[in-house]
Amino acid sequence: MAQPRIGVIGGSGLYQIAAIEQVQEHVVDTPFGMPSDVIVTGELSGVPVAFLTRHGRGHKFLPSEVPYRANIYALKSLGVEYVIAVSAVGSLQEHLKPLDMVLPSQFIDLTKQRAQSFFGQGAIAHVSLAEPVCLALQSVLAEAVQTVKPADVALHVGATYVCIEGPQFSTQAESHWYRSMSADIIGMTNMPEARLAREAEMAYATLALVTDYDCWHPKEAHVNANMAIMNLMRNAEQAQAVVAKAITLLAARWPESAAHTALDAGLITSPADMAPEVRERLAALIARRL
Ligand SMILES: CSC[C@H]1O[C@H](OP(=O)(O)O)[C@H](O)[C@@H]1O
Ligand SMILES: Nc1ncnc2[nH]cnc12
Repeated sequence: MAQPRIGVIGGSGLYQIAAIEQVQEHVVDTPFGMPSDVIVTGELSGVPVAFLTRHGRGHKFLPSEVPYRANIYALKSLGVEYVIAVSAVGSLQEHLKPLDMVLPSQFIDLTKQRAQSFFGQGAIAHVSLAEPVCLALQSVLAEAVQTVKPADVALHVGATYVCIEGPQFSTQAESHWYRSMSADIIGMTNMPEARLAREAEMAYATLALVTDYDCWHPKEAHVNANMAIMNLMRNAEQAQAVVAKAITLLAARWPESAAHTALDAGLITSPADMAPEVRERLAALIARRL
């Protein structure tokens, strides 16, 4: 089978994609440790694809414990160029209702204790995150959602996702504060995932499934994990259908993405000046220039 150019990271409630055929499981070790689980490769509508569950099968990693660097590095080393990230999110705005689908374009990163970069220790890069989401990939996702969604599910394109450390949900004061900073949805995982995907020159876009109103809403119940998972389960099948459609659309176009050359303007240390062990550590990321 050809290398998978498309990778899907499944979040809470999405631990597999049932329609993947010719499944193979890969245990991928990386210089940044083991990913959350095996990487499943196979074909979806005839297109090679890789799937990884972000929290592991059986949901075993807290958002702070997810090995984000290993996950992104492992997908990169299998040949992935486009990452579709599926995530459960809370809504910080009245019009974003539970069970709606949202395609965020921006992130506010309030995480505190996660490795943020592949670089450092002898290899320096500063990539641009001004547009952290690949808008070409996002527009494919939007088309896929429009094609498969039922009429009562709304699609919202272009929200701001605030990423908190968790694992606890927010206080009401925090929830109101996030609203005041113009955040639209809230989650615990898309950062540093999106940063690392950019450093790895992979196009990244999130399909966010609204599960709750966090705790700011005067009339709605405060979020708890069961509520979020139950609501996610209610549209997990739709999420899989969106992903399947998006994969078909992507494979018909392979859109250009600025993410694919992010290190051209970002990598400062020339590979020739890196120590051999540093070059080896970053091999999958800098292969294009070796
Ligand atoms: C179980 S609700 C909270 C949990 O769900 C989201 O994870 P993911 O983005 O992987 O779907 C949220 O960020 C929290 O980690
Ligand atoms: N309200 C919320 N806060 C943080 N992460 C979430 N994931 C789903 N709902 C959430």
